[in-house]
Amino acid sequence: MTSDRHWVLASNNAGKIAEFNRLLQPWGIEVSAQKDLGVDSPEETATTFVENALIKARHAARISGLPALADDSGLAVDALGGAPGVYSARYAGEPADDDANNRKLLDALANVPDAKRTARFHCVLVLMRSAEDPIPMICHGQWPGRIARETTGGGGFGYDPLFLVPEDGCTAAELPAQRKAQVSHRGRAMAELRERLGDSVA
Ligand SMILES: O=c1nc[nH]c2c1ncn2[C@H]1C[C@H](O)[C@@H](COP(=O)(O)OP(=O)(O)OP(=O)(O)O)O1
Ligand SMILES: [Mg+2]
Repeated sequence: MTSDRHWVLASNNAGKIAEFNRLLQPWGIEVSAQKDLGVDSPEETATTFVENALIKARHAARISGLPALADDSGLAVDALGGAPGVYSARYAGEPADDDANNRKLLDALANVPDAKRTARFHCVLVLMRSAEDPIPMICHGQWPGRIARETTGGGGFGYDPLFLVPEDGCTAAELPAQRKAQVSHRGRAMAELRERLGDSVA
């Protein structure tokens, strides 16, 4: 099915790219970040993770001529009715700024007690074999946790310093990269993709 051994990774987020390089390492597929192939970032105009991931994958596949893997992801906070959700990257405005986003989230939850600070990360992956692929492969992973009262840890990216992982008793920014790759929304979505690709990857 996906016999092509060179994919474009339809993301400009260095944190995501590092995680994908780790996750894809055993797959026997060469992956190039889109900017290394001269692919810019399209506007994310949709209101769902699925549609934004389709936009990113189709754009990268069209320009590069390679199969494209895109990730649209974000943090859904229960006390905020699922916000920032699809708008996670732009929560505090554009251009995207992780520190400003984290500060805005802490402010928004200032009066929310610990028991109500539940949240989850979502990751939707789209794999398109070509820009005209009529059946893109769509996978979804979730990662439940809670929002801390202050940032802790220097690893990861985005909202990781505020995302408490219940099983580990620390924030996602304190987890070893290997552990985050196993348990995160992205790791889970990638496990689904791997399963569905079956024998077509190494
Ligand atoms: O594991 C994660 N750990 C912490 N934060 C995360 C994670 N996964 C997504 N996030 C946050 C970052 C960003 O605020 C938004 C994704 O937005 P999203 O548009 O999908 O990515 P992006 O604009 O950073 O890069 P790109 O679109 O080029 O892939 O959710
Ligand atoms: Mg984006």
